[in-house]
Amino acid sequence: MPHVAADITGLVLAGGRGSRMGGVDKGLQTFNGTPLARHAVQRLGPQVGRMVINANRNLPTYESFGVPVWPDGIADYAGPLAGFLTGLERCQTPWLLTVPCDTPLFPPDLASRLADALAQADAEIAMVSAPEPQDEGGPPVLRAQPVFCLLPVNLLASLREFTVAGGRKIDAWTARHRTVLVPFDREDDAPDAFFNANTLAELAALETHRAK
Ligand SMILES: Nc1nc2c(ncn2[C@@H]2O[C@H](COP(=O)(O)OP(=O)(O)OP(=O)(O)O)[C@@H](O)[C@H]2O)c(=O)[nH]1
Ligand SMILES: [Mg+2]
Repeated sequence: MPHVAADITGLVLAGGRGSRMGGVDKGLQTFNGTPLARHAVQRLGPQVGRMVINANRNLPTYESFGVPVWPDGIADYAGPLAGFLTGLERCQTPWLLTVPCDTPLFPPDLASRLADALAQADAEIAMVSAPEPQDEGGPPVLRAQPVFCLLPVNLLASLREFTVAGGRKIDAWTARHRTVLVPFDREDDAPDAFFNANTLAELAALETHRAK
């Protein structure tokens, strides 16, 4: 398990196509006036030893946020697992913590809670589980959020093998390892901490929701 924040590299996943936003670069869309990826860097930065952004377009713009930018090693937008792979290949700390660029309100104690749960469960991977509103209404239900993962670099060979064979689903890969799901549903947890924006309308709604 990570012993100190310095053992962890925080990686912002911003390498997607943003198709549901009309193909724009999601990480550069603004939330309360700040580009989403910069938001994530600011939120995760204090929790970890170093930060990087994983992006595939507009690299100079991402570089202007003051952290290294690593594009996917696999071509053609292979999905978030391509970002995990790049992170594990290039990071110089024993641990990697991934967050997506489109969930600007994730908790300020994300890293420490994942690390604590990992140690307690003696697991290899810690993954967030967060309340999600149900489409049909009713009370929110806990769901795994696979893009929020704390993982050790010694899983690189395993992930490489999985992706070379064509594997693309995060949870299909993490199922090969001892994975602890870490619930973020305490009374003092913000219920919207893991709300994400897939469309520009959802992003605007998230801003106004929080402004209330
Ligand atoms: N590195 C990398 N990250 C990706 C890739 N595809 C998605 N992601 C990231 O994974 C996270 C969740 O993905 P989505 O919410 O589906 O984002 P997206 O793929 O850009 O958007 P859609 O095209 O609308 O699905 C986001 O942070 C994306 O940036 C990819 O091919 N490479
Ligand atoms: Mg996608």
